[in-house]
Formats: sequence, structure tokens, C-alpha cells
Amino acid sequence: MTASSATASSATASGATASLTPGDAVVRTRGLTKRFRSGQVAVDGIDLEVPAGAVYGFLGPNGSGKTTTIRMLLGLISATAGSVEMLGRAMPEDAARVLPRVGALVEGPAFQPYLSGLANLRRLDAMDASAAPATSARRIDAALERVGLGAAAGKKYRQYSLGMKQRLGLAAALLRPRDLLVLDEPTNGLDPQGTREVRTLVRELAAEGTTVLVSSHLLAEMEQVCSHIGVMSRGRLLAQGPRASIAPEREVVVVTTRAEEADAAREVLASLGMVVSDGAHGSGGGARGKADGVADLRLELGAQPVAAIAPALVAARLAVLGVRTERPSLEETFVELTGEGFDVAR
Ligand SMILES: Nc1ncnc2c1ncn2[C@@H]1O[C@H](COP(=O)(O)OP(=O)(O)OP(=O)(O)O)[C@@H](O)[C@H]1O
Repeated sequence: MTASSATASSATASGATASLTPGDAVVRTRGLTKRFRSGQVAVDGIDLEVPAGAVYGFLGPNGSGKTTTIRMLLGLISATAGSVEMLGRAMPEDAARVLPRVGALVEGPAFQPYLSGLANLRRLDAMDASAAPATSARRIDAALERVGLGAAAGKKYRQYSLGMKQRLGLAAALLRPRDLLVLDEPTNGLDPQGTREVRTLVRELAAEGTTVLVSSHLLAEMEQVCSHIGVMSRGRLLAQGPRASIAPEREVVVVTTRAEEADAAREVLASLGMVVSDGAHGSGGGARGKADGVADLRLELGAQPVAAIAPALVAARLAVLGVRTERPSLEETFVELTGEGFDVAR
């Protein structure tokens, strides 16, 4: 994947601002649809809402339609149906006013292989009529430093590793202050350290007031930084909203008993009003490892505290081998939402 900085050649950022306050949608689509010539509906009538100030994790497996959506948002491909509004303006009609305020990391040929990273950024910045030439060198240096490419700035693009290319794409998106950053799989090709750096960068940018729309097929990677989440599957937006509403931080209690006492323990716990859950996560409500002679009972507590569990079981002369709490991961929540794993759909 290479990257392009979505900038428009005309219009200045100043005077283009349709004023947005926190809570307003920075990106809003209605019925956004893409049907490719092959007949495949890659994006199927989605209503995306990215509130101002959010870090919006646009999550879904490979092939679920994230990149196609992002390309439509930025006007890189046309929509088959539906509408797009960015920064309060219609896209692609108002692209010349909107895109200078949007930094983007998306697939597309933007970099010259025989130029260095530094020279590529100089070229991109010079092509951007809304960027001030007087501050170019300073802005380019700052962007390169920010993505950790300072030392490799002089190396030719074709000699960059995939991770370095990703970093250069990020630097291109950061050449100027932006109101919105759209990052398509920014951690592709990055090692764990690079991935952590991208997360930190996203956090910093959000703290500075930039709204970030970031796509990823790796749930665990991005869930930590997202304030909002949209879950894509097979071209549809299955759920979106504040992270806590999509993946509530509910806890499940796992009680380990002797396998032969599991049924009796379940009855005791049920009599306290607790619900033994049935298979949404991990080993479900059943017994784990009968071979080990132990069973895991997964509970939703109801009105009772965790502390009520052990005394009740002990009073019934049942052994308590362990009590622990677990929080379902976003991946488990996704499986619940879709009824399927987080694999390539088609
Ligand atoms: N130009 C195209 N012509 C036909 N089909 C396409 C085209 N581009 C994408 N598709 C198909 O549309 C579907 C969605 O692809 P898209 O790239 O949007 O998914 P994605 O969620 O971004 O996946 P990834 O995480 O791999 O980037 C896929 O089935 C893909 O094969």
C-alpha cells in the first residue's frame, strides 16, 4: 500500500470552514452504496456518523468494504448511490473546500520510487496550492520526525520497507494541520513497535483536536484508542456508536468447580439469581476440561456481588477452585454481532 495526501489544488483552508462544534458529524453518509461493474455490492447503504473530536475505529475483516467506503468519502471513486457530507459540506461537490482540511492515508500511487522520502514530501507539498511554501521545510521536517522517519528521510522510496512506506504516507497526511484524518489500515506492514507508535500518534492528534477516522481489520490493535466504533461486515455497517455502547465493559464471572460438582454448583448459583451464560464466549456455560476434573461456569451476576459466590458454594459443601472476572474482547463482541468470525468474507 502506498499513500496519497488528499489535497485539492484550489481553495484555501481559511474561509472554507463550515463551523463544527463537538458532537457535530464530521463525516456523515446516508445510504452510501458502491456496486462495482462486476456486480458486487462492496458497500451496501451505510449511514456513517463520525462525530467531531472522535477517534472512530472503522473495523471489519478484509474485504468488508472499508477501503471502498473511504475512497468514496474522499471522492477517489464515485458512489453508486447515497450521499456523503464531510466537515459539514457535500462531497464530492465541495471537494475543493473540504479536502485541504483532510489528511488521508489511502491506497494509491502518490510517491515517486526514485525520489527520497524527503523529496517526495517536498514534491507533494509543492503540488498543494493551499500549503504555504514559506513554512514547507519546517512542516516537512516536523512530519518526518513525527512518524520516526527523520533518519531515513534521504533514502529512496523504492528502498523503503512496507512499514517505512506507511510512515511516509502518514507524514504526507500530517504535512499540515488537519481537521480530519482518514487513515486506511495505518498499521499495515508495521512491527509491534511501529503499531504502538501509530496508536500514540493517533492519541496525540486526537488530543490536539483532530477527528480521526481509522480503519483496521485488526480489532485488538485499534480498540484501545477508539472513542467510537463502526463495525463493517459484508458491505454493511452492523453497529456504530461510542465504544462503550458497542463493546460494553461488562464483566463475566468464571467460577471453577470440580467437574462432578458442576451441576450442583450451577443450581446453587441459579438459586442466588445468577445466570449461567450459554456459550457466547470461550468455553460457554459448559464444563471446561472434564479431563482435568474441573469445570468453568460462566456467570452473569444479576443483583448479587461476586463475594456471594464462594460462601454459597461452600455452604452447599461444594469446592470452589477459582473465581475470576473476564471482560469480553471487541473480537468476541464482533462474533456476537455477526454470528461469524473475523475472517475474510468473500
Ligand atoms: N475495483 C474493484 N472492482 C471490483 N470489486 C472490488 C473492487 N475494489 C474492491 N472490490 C471488492 O469489494 C469488496 C470490499 O473491498 P474493500 O477493499 O473495500 O474491503 P476492505 O474492508 O477495505 O478490506 P481490506 O481490509 O482488505 O482493505 C471486496 O470483496 C473486494 O474484492
